[in-house]
Amino acid sequence: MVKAVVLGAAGGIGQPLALLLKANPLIDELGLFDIVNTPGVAADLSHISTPAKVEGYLPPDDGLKKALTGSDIIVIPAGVPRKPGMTRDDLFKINAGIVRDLATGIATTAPKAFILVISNPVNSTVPIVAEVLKQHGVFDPKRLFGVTTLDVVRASTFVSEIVGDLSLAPKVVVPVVGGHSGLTIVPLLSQSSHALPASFSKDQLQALTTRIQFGGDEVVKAKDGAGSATLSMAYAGAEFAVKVIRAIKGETGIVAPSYVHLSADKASGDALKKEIGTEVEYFSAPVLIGTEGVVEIKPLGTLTEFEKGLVAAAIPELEESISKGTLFITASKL
Ligand SMILES: NC(=O)C1=CN([C@@H]2O[C@H](COP(=O)(O)OP(=O)(O)OC[C@H]3O[C@@H](n4cnc5c(N)ncnc54)[C@H](O)[C@@H]3O)[C@@H](O)[C@H]2O)C=CC1
Ligand SMILES: O=C([O-])CC(=O)C(=O)O
Repeated sequence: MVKAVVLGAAGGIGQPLALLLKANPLIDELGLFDIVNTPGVAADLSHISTPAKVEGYLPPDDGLKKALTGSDIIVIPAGVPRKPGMTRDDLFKINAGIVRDLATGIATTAPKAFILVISNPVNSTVPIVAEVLKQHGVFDPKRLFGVTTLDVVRASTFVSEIVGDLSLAPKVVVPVVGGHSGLTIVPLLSQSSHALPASFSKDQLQALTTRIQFGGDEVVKAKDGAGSATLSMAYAGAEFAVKVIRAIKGETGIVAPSYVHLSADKASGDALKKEIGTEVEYFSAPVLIGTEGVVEIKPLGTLTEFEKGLVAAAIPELEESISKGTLFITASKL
């Protein structure tokens, strides 16, 4: 039995994500929580002829607690999205409190569940969840994941466009490491499973790197005030969630990119810190996932000088965002 729960399920990401999860036969129960509209979304999805039993919950009558009870995997796309001119960090003011409150519900009702955080700024919201769980004495770094899959999905798509064959997109694998915001998004294009054309110049490499780093801005601009990526994010979020579910169910060898606490596996986390040359607490990298969560954080491997520069440039912003998220919880306790 697998119960999946979406917090923020009536939103731009939440609805198509719930659809993709409902369509997946690995899920037996799907709980949908939001501050609005979940009864309608749940009624609609419940007519789809797949096994998952769908239930919608709202805040009154302990809705969050009821949604979370018995959950194995919780995906969080709750919170406000960007408008043109905003950075992801500009969302902190509103989203930090939303994520804190949802994490408190998880800590008290479903402390063993796998938690997948989509709400931005991911570089800070994941530390917020971790600190709330720590305060309740239930933090297990193996079970907390920041969802960075969209960066990897974009990299696959953009590389296959350049290779000139979009039909390759599902097969192209490009590691994207670091965090999930601007310069903290570090594509390792030298490790792309499908090589870029030999004629690909340094300028083109810089342009492609920038496009992956700022892919979110492309969508924010095109949506012109109506929000940020929702459909591609739902696709990416479902892809990651389904990998986690397959791992929970005992499938071995599942590797997926994620932003994790580097204590999730001490040996490989320490090795990664050594590789990047800092004591940063969280970092996104391909992660081997098993029935109990993170098994191993994969090393970055051989980097080009250009990529080493990208990693070095990512660290200060990453550290600042991590400490902002951490302090949001620890300082309010004082
Ligand atoms: N990790 C990633 O790669 C990506 C993250 N995002 C982020 O995902 C978040 C959601 O984006 P959208 O779905 O486009 O926004 P949206 O505004 O369409 O939906 C957000 C939903 O959250 C709900 N919500 C607000 N407060 C809540 C609470 N306390 N409890 C439960 N639900 C609550 C709202 O009612 C709304 O239905 C944003 O922070 C956005 O920046 C977006 C794209 C990619
Ligand atoms: O750009 C945004 O604000 C939403 C997001 O995280 C993305 O699309 O990668």
